[in-house]
Amino acid sequence: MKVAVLGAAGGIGQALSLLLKNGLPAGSELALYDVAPVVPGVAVDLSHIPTAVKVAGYGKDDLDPALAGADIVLIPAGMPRKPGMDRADLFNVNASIVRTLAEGIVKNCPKAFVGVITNPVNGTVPIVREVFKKAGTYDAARVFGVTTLDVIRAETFIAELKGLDVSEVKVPVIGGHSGTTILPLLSQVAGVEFSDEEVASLTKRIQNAGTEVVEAKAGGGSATLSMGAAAARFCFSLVKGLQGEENVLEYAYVEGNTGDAEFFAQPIRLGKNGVEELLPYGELSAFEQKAKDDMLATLEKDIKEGVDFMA
Ligand SMILES: NC(=O)c1ccc[n+]([C@@H]2O[C@H](COP(=O)([O-])OP(=O)(O)OC[C@H]3O[C@@H](n4cnc5c(N)ncnc54)[C@H](O)[C@@H]3O)[C@@H](O)[C@H]2O)c1
Ligand SMILES: O=C(O)C[C@H](O)C(=O)O
Repeated sequence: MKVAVLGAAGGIGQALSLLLKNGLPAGSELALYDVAPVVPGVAVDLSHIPTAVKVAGYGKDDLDPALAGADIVLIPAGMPRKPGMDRADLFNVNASIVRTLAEGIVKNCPKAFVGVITNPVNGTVPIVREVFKKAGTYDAARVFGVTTLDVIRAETFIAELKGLDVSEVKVPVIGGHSGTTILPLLSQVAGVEFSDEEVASLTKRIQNAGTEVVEAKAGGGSATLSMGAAAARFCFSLVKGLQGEENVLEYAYVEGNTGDAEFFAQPIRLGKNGVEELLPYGELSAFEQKAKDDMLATLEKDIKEGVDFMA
C-alpha cells in the first residue's frame, strides 16, 4: 500500500503524516510531497519512529516519483484561512495548486483514490473531476472531498453537551464543507433528544467550527491537528475498504446520487473500488429539510466555480 500526502510539510500535512506513519498497515509506503524545502526533513524526522511504514520525502520537482504507484493520494496542499476570510476567498490561490496536483495524479497513478482536503472543498473537488475527465480517466468512485472533520466535530460537541461516551456517538453530516452547506442531521442521532434551541445552536456551532479555530489561532492558520486526525480516520477507512473489509461506512463529498447537487456529502460504503455503494441519507426533519433547501444555491455556485475554472 502506498499513500502519498501532497502538502505534507504544512500544518495538516505533518499531523496527518505522523498519524499515518503510526497507523498504516505494516509494509506500507508513505510518500511526502511539498514545494516547501523542509519536506525532506519532515520525512527524515518521521522515519525515526519505529513502525513498519517506509517514509520518503519529495521536493518541488519530484511530484512524479512521489505519486508513482500510489494507491491513495491525500491533498492538504494550499493556503489556509485567516480571520475575516471565507473558505471561498481561498479559491483563486488554491484552484491552480489543486489542478497541478490532479494533473500529476492523472499522469502517475490514475487509479488512485484521491482525498481532497484543500479548501474550498466545494469547488476544488469539481476541479479534480474535470482534470480526470479531460484525460478520460475519471471514476466518480475514486474522488472524495474529505468532510470527516465536520463529522468528528459533530460527534465531539454532542457528546460534550449530552454527557455521552464520544466513541458511541454517530452523527450524519451531509451537504458541502463551508458555512450553511455543512448540514448535521441531528434528528438521526440515535438515543438522543434535542430541544429546538439545541438543534439551532448545535447546527450553527458545527457549521462555524472552522471559523472558531481560525479566530482562536488569531492569524496563525486554521484547523490542522483535528483535520490531521479526521483525514487519518478517512484514510484508514479507505485502506480497510481496499483490503476487502466489509461494511466500511463514511460520509464524504462525492459525485453521488442524492439528486441535491452534482457533488454532495452523503453516506458511502467503501470497498476495493472506492465507493462500493452510495447510501441514502434518510429522512430529514422539517428544520433539516429547510436548511438543505436554503443552502443548495450556495453549494451549486461553489461547484460551478470549480467547473468554470477548468472550462
Ligand atoms: N477539508 C477540511 O475539512 C479542511 C480542514 C482544515 C483545513 N483545510 C484546508 O487545507 C489546506 C491546508 O491547510 P494547512 O493548515 O495545512 O496549511 P499550511 O499553510 O500549514 O500548509 C499548506 C502546505 O501546502 C504546501 N503547498 C503549497 N502549494 C503547494 C503545491 N503546489 N504542491 C504541494 N504543496 C504545496 C505549502 O508549502 C504548505 O506546506 C487549506 O486550504 C485549508 O483551508 C481543509
Ligand atoms: O475553516 C477553515 O478554513 C478550515 C477548515 O475548512 C475547517 O473546517 O476547519
